[in-house]
Amino acid sequence: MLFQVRMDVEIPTDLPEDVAADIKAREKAYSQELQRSGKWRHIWRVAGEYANYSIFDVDSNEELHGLLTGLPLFPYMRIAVTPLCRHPSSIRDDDR
Ligand SMILES: O=C(O)CC1=CCC(=O)O1
Repeated sequence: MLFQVRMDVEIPTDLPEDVAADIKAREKAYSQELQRSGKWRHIWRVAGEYANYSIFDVDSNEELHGLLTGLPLFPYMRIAVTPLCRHPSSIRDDDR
């Protein structure tokens, strides 16, 4: 199951810099591990914003929920999820 996910990051300005740096480092490692696993297919920066558009390929809504709530930055994000399905004109075999 494919989902487009938009993540808007809002780290409070009073969060100590070293704490924020640690969360961002853990976020990067978590994200890259999921990208290597194929669960997190794409991640794109939204130009000019502290936000990204991502594509997840998971087995269920519950799995997506678990992955998103496990993000180290989850407490500091607004997340919007859009379910996707194959477009009849797609020429890509892995769009499912
Ligand atoms: O910087 C972001 O958009 C938040 C984020 C998600 C995964 C990651 O490494 O950073």
